[in-house]
Amino acid sequence: MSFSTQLRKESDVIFQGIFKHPFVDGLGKGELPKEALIHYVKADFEYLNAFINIYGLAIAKSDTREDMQYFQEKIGFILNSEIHPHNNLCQVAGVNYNDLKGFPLPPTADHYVGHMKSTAQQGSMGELLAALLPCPWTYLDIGHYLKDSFNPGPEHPFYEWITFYAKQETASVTTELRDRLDRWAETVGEIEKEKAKQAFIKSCQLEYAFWEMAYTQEKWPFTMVTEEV
Ligand SMILES: Cc1ncc(CN)c(N)n1
Repeated sequence: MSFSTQLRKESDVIFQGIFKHPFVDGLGKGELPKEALIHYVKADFEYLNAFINIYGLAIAKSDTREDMQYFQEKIGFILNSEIHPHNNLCQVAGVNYNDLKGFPLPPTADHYVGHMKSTAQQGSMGELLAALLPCPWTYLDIGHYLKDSFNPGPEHPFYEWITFYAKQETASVTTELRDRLDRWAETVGEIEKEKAKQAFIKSCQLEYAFWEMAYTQEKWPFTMVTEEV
């Protein structure tokens, strides 16, 4: 069994929890509070900006042109393609996408970004790949799960979101990251693999927590207002 297959198997309980989370279930049923959608998009826009920064750190860590090109292309996927699912949620919420950009990350999203950034800075390439992998992989599986469970047609409010993540493009991002991680795993020992496994599991946990953050509209304990000078 490949290393990534083993990771997916061991974290299946988290994947199943994500499929059943009320936000994800609401995407399938086509029913979600407008406020939760807005909270999600505000946080996710900044999360994806941070993800681009982390791909930049991955390029800095890369030894080969092939790796550099791979990470560069994945930045393009976020910049040019992942705006479509956000636009879908904004349309349903009846808000302008531009009005949801530039907000501070809520605590859970901040924690998730911090985990990926510190792994990128201090960990091995394998740990970094493992920390990044749950991002495309959980969404790919959510896309398939919602497509199979709810069979949405074009009239479904979240049709664009669901079909985007169930598409080949998301599958390729996942498969390519998995292949890289599996090739790395063949060259290292058990201690290195264990560290990568822990990085992967923490990101899976934080994927679940991100949905919870959006659904409960998690905020920092105090709202700080900057005074005009
Ligand atoms: C938090 C999160 N995780 C994953 C994805 C899908 N790339 C996303 N947009 N946001």
